[in-house]
Amino acid sequence: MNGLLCYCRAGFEPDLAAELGDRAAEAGLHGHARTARGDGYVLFVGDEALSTHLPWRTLVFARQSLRLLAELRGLDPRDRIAPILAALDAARPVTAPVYGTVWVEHPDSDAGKPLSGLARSFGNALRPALRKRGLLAVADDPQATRLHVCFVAGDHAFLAEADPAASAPWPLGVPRLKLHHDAPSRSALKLEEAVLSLLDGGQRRDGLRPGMTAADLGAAPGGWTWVLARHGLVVTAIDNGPLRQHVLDTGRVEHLRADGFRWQPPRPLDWMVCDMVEQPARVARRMGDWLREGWCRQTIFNLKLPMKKRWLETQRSLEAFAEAATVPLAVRARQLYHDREEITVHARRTGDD
Ligand SMILES: C[S@@+](CC[C@H](N)C(=O)[O-])C[C@H]1O[C@@H](n2cnc3c(N)ncnc32)[C@H](O)[C@@H]1O
Repeated sequence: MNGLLCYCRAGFEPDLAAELGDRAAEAGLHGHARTARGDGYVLFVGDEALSTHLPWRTLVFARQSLRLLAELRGLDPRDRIAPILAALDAARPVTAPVYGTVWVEHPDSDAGKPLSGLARSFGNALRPALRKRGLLAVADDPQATRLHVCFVAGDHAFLAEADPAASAPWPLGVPRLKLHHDAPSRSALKLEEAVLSLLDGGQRRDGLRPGMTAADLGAAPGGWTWVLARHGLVVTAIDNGPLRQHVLDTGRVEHLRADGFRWQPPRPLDWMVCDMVEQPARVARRMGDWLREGWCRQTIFNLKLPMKKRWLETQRSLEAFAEAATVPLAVRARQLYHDREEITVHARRTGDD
């Protein structure tokens, strides 16, 4: 069975299916989505090359993207291991290297969450069986291909695999972040996740250094400003609403009551972040203005999406952003775990490198 198994936020399956369909067609590949609203995953069945041409990093609505190997239905609860070993034997060339790790998962959905206990205990039983069969490394090897078993019901599972370097490094595609007790709002988690999942290690190290400067458009009550200040950045926070006092007390934050669509910095900044609730295309165009004018080198911003046709709106907004920016950019957009009806975009001017 060829294709992709992708996880997503429950309710966003049609958006992910539309995205995969368009991306496959652009790459000249055949594929069709099998999904139902609320499942928390999309199966995209088609050409073998799909996983190479549609890697996780380039997808907006996929929390994870895996190369599909097999679908197992009617699993006997007394022995789910034998059919999995048989399916792996059938799906893999004899010369295939052993897996480095195995993750037993379930979709992040109403039907999937009750399967977490099964996933945990089954993983403990499966590991020794895979090792005995010579399919799994004796000690975990996080660089080698990872095997995924995804239960969608007690008797129904998918087998898939992923290159750790080209897939989400978190089980279920969900980074586990805890809200800090000092954080002024839950939104702080969105920016923390964006930094973790949209920037690579080098960009985090070199791109967010103490003493750098930033603007936060639509900053109140101060969650994103607080995250930037904790990284040591000096932040101008723009909002007509109030910021929490302890954010101002960091000594790194200036609060200006101004319109985030009109304000511009007196001198170029390293960063601009924006969480204003507005029409996505309007936000996207303004973000493009900032990059074109060189008012910031990098930006992380949210695009609030309407209820319907969210993939179409995503495409339109990202096009409007690129058109307004005109300068060469590296752009990554994703629906983060902490995003609800929205996506988060990181963009960096590449001409300055
Ligand atoms: C979702 S909240 C931001 C939450 C914030 N990122 C945090 O982490 O606490 C959106 C904010 O955008 C502000 N906002 C909306 N339109 C604005 C505008 N034109 N100029 C400045 N702020 C605006 C609102 O006042 C509101 O405080």
